[in-house]
Amino acid sequence: MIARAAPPPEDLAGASAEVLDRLFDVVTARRSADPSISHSARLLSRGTAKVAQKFGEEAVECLIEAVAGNSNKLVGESADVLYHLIVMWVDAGLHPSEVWAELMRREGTSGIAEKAARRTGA
Ligand SMILES: N=c1c2ncn([C@@H]3O[C@H](COP(=O)(O)OP(=O)(O)OP(=O)(O)O)[C@@H](O)[C@H]3O)c2ncn1[C@@H]1O[C@H](COP(=O)(O)O)[C@@H](O)[C@H]1O
Repeated sequence: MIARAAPPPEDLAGASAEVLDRLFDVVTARRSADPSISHSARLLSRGTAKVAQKFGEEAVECLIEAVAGNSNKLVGESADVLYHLIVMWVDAGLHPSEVWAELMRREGTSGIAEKAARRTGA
């Protein structure tokens, strides 16, 4: 298990979805930007397979830091994963609110109970 590097500052409480929503809006706007000045525009111009590949690479870098127990590096790698996930959502035409709604739908349902219900078809 990785020990937390530091507790979140209190003034950031509740800011998590907002920062992701803002990042989504910026990346969406970058679809029409010049790929020579915007990394998002460059990545999106390279197509779905490249966008997905980059997300996969960042996810692997993230899990390497998790397994190594490098909690400070895990912070940066996690931010890379979230940025590249958002680029993948923009490429797929998916809006973050769809994901927030799915997470809210799952709130309060244990993964153990959900899996058991799938097995029995309940
Ligand atoms: N959060 C990020 C962010 N995280 C990571 N990265 C970039 O992602 C890139 C990953 O580097 P890699 O070498 O792995 O990727 P690559 O250059 O595509 O390499 P290849 O696989 O093609 O060889 C780096 O250039 C990082 O700077 C990001 N680029 C942008 N953002 C956000 O997106 C906003 C818009 O950025 P632009 O689209 O660049 O204007 C920024 O204001 C930020 O808020």
